[in-house]
Amino acid sequence: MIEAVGLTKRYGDKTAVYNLSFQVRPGAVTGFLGPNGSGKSTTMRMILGLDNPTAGHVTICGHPYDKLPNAPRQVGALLDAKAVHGGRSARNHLLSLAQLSGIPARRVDEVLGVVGLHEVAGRRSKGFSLGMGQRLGIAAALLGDPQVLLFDEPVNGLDPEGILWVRNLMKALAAEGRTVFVSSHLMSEMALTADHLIVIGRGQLMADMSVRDFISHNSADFARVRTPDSEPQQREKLSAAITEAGGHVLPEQDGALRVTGLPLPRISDLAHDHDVRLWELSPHQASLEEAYMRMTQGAVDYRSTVDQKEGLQQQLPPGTQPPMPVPGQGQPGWYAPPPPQQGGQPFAPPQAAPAGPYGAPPAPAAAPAANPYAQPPQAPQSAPQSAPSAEPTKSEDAR
Ligand SMILES: Nc1ncnc2c1ncn2[C@@H]1O[C@H](COP(=O)(O)OP(=O)(O)OP(=O)(O)O)[C@@H](O)[C@H]1O
Repeated sequence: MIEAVGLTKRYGDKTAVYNLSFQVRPGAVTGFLGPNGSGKSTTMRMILGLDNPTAGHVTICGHPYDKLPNAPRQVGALLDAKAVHGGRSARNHLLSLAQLSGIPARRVDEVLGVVGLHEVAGRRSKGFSLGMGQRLGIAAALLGDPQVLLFDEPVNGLDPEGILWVRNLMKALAAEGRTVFVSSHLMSEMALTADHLIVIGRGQLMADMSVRDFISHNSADFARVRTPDSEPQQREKLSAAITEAGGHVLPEQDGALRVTGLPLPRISDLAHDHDVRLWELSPHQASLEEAYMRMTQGAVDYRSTVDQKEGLQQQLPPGTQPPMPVPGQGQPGWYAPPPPQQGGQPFAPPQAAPAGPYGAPPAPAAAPAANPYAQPPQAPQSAPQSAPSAEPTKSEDAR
């Protein structure tokens, strides 16, 4: 188990991590998420004793890393795959790590086989591709057969086979009762790999909960409704009826409608009352990506904008229409619908940068509700408005 208590790290006047407390438990894959620059790598470095906290502390199995007996056999980590001596072969790199940690040399060939590098084990690592370097870093993490593993962006540069392999590796390590802590920006991958999430923004804890709870706390369930493709007037008629009945409608890329605010039977009844045939009516949960975007929108330091291509706009060919806007695509500021209990507009624009101890101006002391890092309640949610369905609600990541 990894335990951080009040962990804080300042670099000069820059606070990279602030008052972070969490536990990473064995037997599960814990995803570590946060926008660029939010402090994930800094936290991992403090866990591994590579950086000293300015305040607070972090332990692995009850000890700070530098007091951990036989640390390289208990903890394996991939932090920066490029941090290898490029002139050494992959095998020699791993052999030198093994010798330093009292690990038998035969283990080197084992891990080279596990990561699929046995055929290039004699090649200098400076000639390795990004993905080969990642595989070598994962081999180094596995070398001591450790109970605690940390991976910072392990799938960076891996091909699809490699991504699938890492996913299954993480799950298998956790299933063996190990502690697996993995940072990633790939939400679809995290949704498939992680059981639990720790989310930080500007160095502070934003969420510490299961993936399922994270999605339901940060987005509303919705219905996908599809009318016959060849009869757009049916789609329009149903959209109007749903809106009039208090639902919210957004078009999806494939022509379906995404509806929030009305239970499925009500949508079905509306379609029947308005003589609209349905090709699909299915319950859905927002994707982890959508829920994550909603939660972290106020904690993003580096935000992309639409390329205006000033003076470079190409004329569309005659008769061509610009593409129809689609929820979440090419629309900065679009986020998943909020969970029902939060009320308000279903598609709120991004908030201003949150007030806090650094970055934006401090929040007034008497306004605790303004704390953007307040953790959502851990208690189970009340049932969403959508009616129970024979099929369990599907996450968009699973589609
Ligand atoms: N050695 C350092 N000196 C000064 N500032 C640093 C140092 N290391 C990190 N920082 C700053 O601390 C903040 C957190 O950086 P960190 O690398 O931990 O973020 P991250 O969440 O891992 O980001 P990313 O997702 O982009 O990898 C950033 O503002 C970064 O510039």
